[in-house]
Amino acid sequence: MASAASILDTLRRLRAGAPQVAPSLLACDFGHVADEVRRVEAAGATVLHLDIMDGHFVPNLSIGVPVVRAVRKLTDLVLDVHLMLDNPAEYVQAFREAGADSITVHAEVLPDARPLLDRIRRLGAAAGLSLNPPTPLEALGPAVDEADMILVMSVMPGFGGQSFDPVALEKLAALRDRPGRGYLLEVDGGVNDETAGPCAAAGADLLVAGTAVFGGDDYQERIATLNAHARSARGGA
Ligand SMILES: O=C(CO)[C@@H](O)[C@H](O)COP(=O)(O)O
Ligand SMILES: [Fe+2]
Repeated sequence: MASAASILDTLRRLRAGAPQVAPSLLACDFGHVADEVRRVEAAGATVLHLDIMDGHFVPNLSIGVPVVRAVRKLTDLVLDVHLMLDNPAEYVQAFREAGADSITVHAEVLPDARPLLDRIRRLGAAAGLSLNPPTPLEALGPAVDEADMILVMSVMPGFGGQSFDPVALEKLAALRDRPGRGYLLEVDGGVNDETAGPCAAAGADLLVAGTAVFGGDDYQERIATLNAHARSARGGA
């Protein structure tokens, strides 16, 4: 399992480098998970996003600790675990022990996220804080300065394949422009060939994409195309 120092170093390199896509496993063929993980790794991904849903915080269920543990055994990709749970504090240790490199929790269920972010970091993972489209940035509170990553949702969480909500772009730009910010910026939901560029231009370093990657036949082409949109919108090649 990667150490806290190496995970934070990876995040620093991601932030310093060009924006890039993190495939979301939610959209994969779960009949062939191992193949799907190997295919996106071979296709050039460095981060794999894993969506954990509890049927309470979001109206859907997905995968849990055993699947994260199984994926960890298959790959050295950075495992970016997005907890859509009412009670994330009860599960962060189990997900870290299963091999999560970063663990993101939602501001909507945490009036003060600082203690949980601190605990995630002491467990050796990077600590992320997320907010849903209707949730204002103010809901992050002082925890915004304690997070290693801020995950801006661009759909209501619970399902893949939804349309991108442009409210995320305003939030990304405001978070990007906060003086002295220490976090990596991530966007999640409805990222595709049209929206990847605007997200990167607004400051997203990591662009979660489920349908736009796993919905294609050629994952290498999908990841390269999304990365190219993001990089050219940021002014790169
Ligand atoms: O957290 C979530 C959904 O709740 C996401 O990570 C989705 O998995 C993104 O899927 P697409 O919108 O890219 O299909
Ligand atoms: Fe997600």
